[in-house]
Amino acid sequence: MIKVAVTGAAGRMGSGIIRKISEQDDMELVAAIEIPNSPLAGIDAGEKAGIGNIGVAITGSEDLEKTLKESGAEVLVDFTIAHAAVETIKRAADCGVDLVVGTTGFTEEQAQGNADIIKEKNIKAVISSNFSIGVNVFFKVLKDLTPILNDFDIEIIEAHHNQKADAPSGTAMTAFELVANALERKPEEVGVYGRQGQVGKRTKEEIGIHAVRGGDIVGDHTVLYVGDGERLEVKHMAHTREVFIAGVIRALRFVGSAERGKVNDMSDVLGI
Ligand SMILES: NC(=O)C1=CN([C@@H]2O[C@H](COP(=O)(O)OP(=O)(O)OC[C@H]3O[C@@H](n4cnc5c(N)ncnc54)[C@H](O)[C@@H]3O)[C@@H](O)[C@H]2O)C=CC1
Ligand SMILES: O=C(O)C1=N[C@H](C(=O)O)C[C@H](O)C1
Repeated sequence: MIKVAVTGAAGRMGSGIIRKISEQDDMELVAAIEIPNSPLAGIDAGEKAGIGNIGVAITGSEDLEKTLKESGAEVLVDFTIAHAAVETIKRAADCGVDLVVGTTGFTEEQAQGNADIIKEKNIKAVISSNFSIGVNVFFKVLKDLTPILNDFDIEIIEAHHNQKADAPSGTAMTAFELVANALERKPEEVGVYGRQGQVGKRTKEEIGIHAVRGGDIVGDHTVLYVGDGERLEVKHMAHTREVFIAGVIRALRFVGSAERGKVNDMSDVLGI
């Protein structure tokens, strides 16, 4: 049995992950954690997730270390918000608990800090901006395609629901970094975010990144390769959060055999 703790237990992703874990024979939810001093503390995590009582009460993250120790959690799944996840990753790594992290919106410094702590504490970790199989194939397609279309103008457009806290999406940022690296361009020099005003003509090197927010869009990502007289669009659309949740379950099965001290991603989980 894989003993799993979930932070962000009452969130869109956290509650879906709790529901899915309850359907698996080889894993068990042992802790459900929410914001510090959460008003949800004491409420059963299954009741909150809509599956009835599962005997795991939500706790506030002020008691994270105690909760992880007393529950015997082996892996912590975090889908929260970047500034909170940075602290959770440090604290869980200090307790020797492995990690599956889907939170997005980390700055470069935060992402490096996460990698450093995983290395220092020599724990097993999977961190990915997108746990869907389709998006990870989309990433692979971008890696292969971009060097061939190296003189086309490249623009990235993402669209998400109106509750999303970070922009551009983590997936759009991963796509941008992949494309920039495939073209041997420095991401910090070529990213142009949402043009506005007298910005002048587009340079050949720049890569545009645009975020749309509205309603209940689960997550769309498009990369446009625009030449003279033609254009190619590579697009992924998630219709349901279940695609991310299914990837998290695969990552939970993988993480026990993952290489220690390194940030594994979904390409490691999927072997692609
Ligand atoms: N990698 C992937 O495949 C996916 C990543 N995400 C990312 O996951 C994150 C969460 O997304 P949603 O579930 O839609 O957000 P949400 O807002 O529905 O849920 C976040 C939950 O985290 C809780 N939280 C905040 N700080 C906390 C802390 N210190 N300790 C414990 N809980 C804390 C909040 O109270 C909330 O219940 C976002 O960064 C989003 O971009 C979302 C979907 C897929
Ligand atoms: O916040 C979301 O909802 C999503 N976040 C991830 C991201 O920022 O890329 C993944 C997915 O697109 C849904």
